Amino acid sequence: MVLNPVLGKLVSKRVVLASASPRRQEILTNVGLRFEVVPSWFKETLEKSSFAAPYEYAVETAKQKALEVANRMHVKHLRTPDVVIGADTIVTVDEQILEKPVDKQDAYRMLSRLNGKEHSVFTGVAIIHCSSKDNQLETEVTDFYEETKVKFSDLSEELLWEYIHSGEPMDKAGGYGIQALGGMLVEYVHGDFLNVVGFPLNHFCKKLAELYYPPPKHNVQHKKYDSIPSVDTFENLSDGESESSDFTEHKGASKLDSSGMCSSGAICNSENNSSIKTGFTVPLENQNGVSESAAKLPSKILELMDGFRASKAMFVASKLKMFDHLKDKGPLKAVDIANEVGTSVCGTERLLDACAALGLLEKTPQGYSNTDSANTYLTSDGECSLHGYIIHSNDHIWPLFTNLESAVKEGSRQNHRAFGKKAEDLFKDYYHSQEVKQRFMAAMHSIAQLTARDVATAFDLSRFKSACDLGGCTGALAHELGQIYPNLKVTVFDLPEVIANTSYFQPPGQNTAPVTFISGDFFKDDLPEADLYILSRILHDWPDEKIHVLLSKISAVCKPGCEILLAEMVLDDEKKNRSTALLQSLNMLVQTEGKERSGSEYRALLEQHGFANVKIRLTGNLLDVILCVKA
Ligand SMILES: Cc1cn([C@@H]2O[C@H](COP(=O)(O)OP(=O)(O)OP(=O)(O)O)[C@@H](O)[C@H]2O)c(=O)[nH]c1=O
Repeated sequence: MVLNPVLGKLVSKRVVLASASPRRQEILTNVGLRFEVVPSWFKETLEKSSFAAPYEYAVETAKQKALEVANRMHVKHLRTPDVVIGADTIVTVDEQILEKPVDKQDAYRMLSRLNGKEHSVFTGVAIIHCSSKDNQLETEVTDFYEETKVKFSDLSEELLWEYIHSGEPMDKAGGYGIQALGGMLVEYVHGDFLNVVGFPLNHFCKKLAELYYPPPKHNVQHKKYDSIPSVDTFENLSDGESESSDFTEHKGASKLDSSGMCSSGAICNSENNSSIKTGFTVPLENQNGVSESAAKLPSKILELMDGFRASKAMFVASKLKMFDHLKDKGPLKAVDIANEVGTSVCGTERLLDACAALGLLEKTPQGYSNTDSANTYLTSDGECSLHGYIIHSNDHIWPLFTNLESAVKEGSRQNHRAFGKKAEDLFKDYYHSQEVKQRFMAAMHSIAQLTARDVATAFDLSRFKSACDLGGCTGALAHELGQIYPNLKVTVFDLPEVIANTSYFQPPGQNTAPVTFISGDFFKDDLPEADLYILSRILHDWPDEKIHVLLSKISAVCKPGCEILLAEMVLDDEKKNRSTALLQSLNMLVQTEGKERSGSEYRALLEQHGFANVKIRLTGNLLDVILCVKA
């Protein structure tokens, strides 16, 4: 039985103990760990005086023992282990390091020094995670040490020699074995007993827990409906710090030599708790932990320069359903995900690494797993899934945006360039094929679900008895309104091609408020009667002329006292502050004849058709809300 679940994390791995010590083998076997024993050939001859503290010597020796085994297995035996564990135990007294005695005289010399005094036993441990890339061994080193204080009684010469003649001291640091006859020499032990015996099991398990279950750096803020990450920053989706963890991992780098390299060629960190990745350079940090040179970089511009790469990386990982696979089966290695989705291992690894660095995934020695944000927003069945909109962005908006230059020059939509056919009516384009239609509806559904609560609650709508959501698509907002206002009868009015496909998007369960779907074209057909007309993300699709047609139709059926609710991204009047909305306006340019508008512009449009008392609420979500009443 394995009491500590972290040891279970090693079950499926090729674990190697790089030690000949029978005590270490026994300690680890006793707790159910399965491993191969490959004793290290590393000679314990590091120059002790070159280490500032004795434990640094033990840690470095442990690391070199383990690295020697990892390299030998990789090169000579062509068997790259997953994890190699190395350890080194030393005894220190009066600032002297005692290792294993070379002969009986040496044992006597050591035991005499320890006699009647307190000394320290340090065990340094290195856990090396190995992988093979392009036939090169890659290693990630985690190391630590444990100290235990031991006090010997006052021992007679006779007893010391009797103990030495027992043969027990010869293969043990400090010349004694606390677990056997040597236990009789000991007055007290302060600290981990097993650390003295040769392996600090407790600290080892804690270290594994840190490695395999790293604490979340930030709690995900689950507001009732969290805002979609704005294009201003890529940090919003991250569960962690915006910087990669490399900075944190290299804290304490001041203890490195000037090259930042240890004798193995790996980057070393003498802090006992560090996880060290080979092959990274160590940035010089200022007091805020920010590299001095990085602080001077035009980070905003660099972020924008790379922004499309980051978007595309997320789109492709979404399209290939990597987040879905990781939600179900993570953590997974790149090779496993590549097999699942039928992609190359090298390409998949790079994509996953990029997603991890962007904060979408977590990368541990076990492989990649989703962050909470990825589970919530990027999986196709996530609580607030944006998968539909991401696929729409990848397949539809991306090709249109590659023609932004032409759109700006010509001032018109670019569907013909992006998709090789003459632009017809916007929605005829979307609905010409079942596949494109489904994709578009899924995209609209994503955004509607994300925004519905904030739209529905921006104003108190409880006075209304009936509402008609014109262009209400899958009914996501209608359902939310029905939930919040049980006395409100909501009708969705949309094109027949849309209404025919809404069943897939209906919420499961009997408890959802009934929504009526009516097909029709709001430019041509009669509109259903209602106290409240809703236009959510409709007006931005159209030029002013078309909006006048639609508003005059609504105005004609609207009795005095009935109201219109618009849900749109509302620009500030000077059109200079809201980058998400301004970029959305470019999005409208490349694919529609519409645009995003300011509050004043919407007010003017509405007032021309007899609507008054125009109130605007900025929700902080993707859509803002405007409410006005028929005078
Ligand atoms: C103080 C003390 C030490 N030891 C053993 O001392 C060796 C230390 O030497 P090492 O260099 O760390 O290990 P090794 O035996 O040479 O093996 P390795 O370096 O892993 O090849 C290890 O055995 C330990 O158990 C005991 O068994 N009981 C004790 O009370």
